[in-house]
Amino acid sequence: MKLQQLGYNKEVEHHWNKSDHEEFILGRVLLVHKDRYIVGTEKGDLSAEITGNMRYTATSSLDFPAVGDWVALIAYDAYTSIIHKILPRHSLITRKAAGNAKQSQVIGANIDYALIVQEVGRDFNINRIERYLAICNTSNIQPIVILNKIDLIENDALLLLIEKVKQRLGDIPILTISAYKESALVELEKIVLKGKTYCLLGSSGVGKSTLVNVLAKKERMSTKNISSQSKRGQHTTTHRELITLNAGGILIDTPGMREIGMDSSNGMQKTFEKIIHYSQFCKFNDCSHTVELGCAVKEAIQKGELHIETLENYLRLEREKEHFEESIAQKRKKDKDFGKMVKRMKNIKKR
Ligand SMILES: Nc1nc2c(ncn2[C@@H]2O[C@H](COP(=O)(O)OP(=O)(O)OP(=O)(O)O)[C@@H](O)[C@H]2O)c(=O)[nH]1
Ligand SMILES: [Zn+2]
Repeated sequence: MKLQQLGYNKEVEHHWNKSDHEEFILGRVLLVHKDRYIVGTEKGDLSAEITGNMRYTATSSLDFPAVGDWVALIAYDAYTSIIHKILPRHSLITRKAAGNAKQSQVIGANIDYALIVQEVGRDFNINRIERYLAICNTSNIQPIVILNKIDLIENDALLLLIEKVKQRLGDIPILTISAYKESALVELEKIVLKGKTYCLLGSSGVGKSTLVNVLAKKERMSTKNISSQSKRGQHTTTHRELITLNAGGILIDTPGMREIGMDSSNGMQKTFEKIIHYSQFCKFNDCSHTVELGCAVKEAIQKGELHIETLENYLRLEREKEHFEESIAQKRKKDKDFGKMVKRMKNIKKR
């Protein structure tokens, strides 16, 4: 396989040339399975592990390779390769590990575009799109909204929905589609650029798997089962989580991607920048924009400069964040494992 098919580009080339790589070869992580990595290289797909040094110096999950990472490795044979280095990432999508606010779980690396999938049927929900936009903003990923299942509604109703999305979220690219229609692949391929890496975000049932199958056609089924050939004699069926598409793009589809939610506040700031802007002019510094007098945010809503739904969604996400942080605090209290605690504190200090 040519590295270009895996998304090799000028930026990766730059990082690669800068690194001292005499004995190494370059590859992209296709799948992570516990401490084994399947890495796509010009020599084919290799089963790899990381160096002991990498394992012992790691202070968080960010220090381990993730699906989509470019890595420098030494290939001894198809089943014995060692990853020595992770090349700098240009984007990273993470979520909080349950029960530990400081620990992030890496979901995917070097993703260019997120396809935010929503269905136009009963489950249509602009707040959710806004939430995924926040994730894109935090992660340095470009958003594209896909409104799926347009076979379920009339054209007039669809136009209305599109208008609503644009009013709320501004000028973001929107593709309307029905995964059931013959034309779905052609429509999707219009937004898939050669060499660019994509992921799908969206809640359960919006049609992500159906769209992946349309995009990947049979490719996904025909990937050979690498782990069954490995020396360890595993027979679990694995499939790649990084798939190359006929259209020339690359799709990252990991189970973790499907469980993603709110992660960080930076993304919220960009998405809700209007609210942040107006709140500077609130009478009280700690204004909650709900009941206070002299609230500039509420004024802006009255003047029609801000949507009430945006404020409601903002407040809801803030509450969720608070709740999340609270439950973490409770867990900490209960945490009697002193050793673990000390280690965690050390990790935090190092940053
Ligand atoms: N009417 C209609 N149904 C669709 C369309 N695309 C997908 N579906 C159906 O919607 C249901 C959910 O689709 P999935 O692809 O499993 O949804 P998903 O987002 O992958 O869901 P999770 O796997 O739970 O994350 C299935 O019954 C699909 O057949 C569409 O364009 N139109
Ligand atoms: Zn206010």
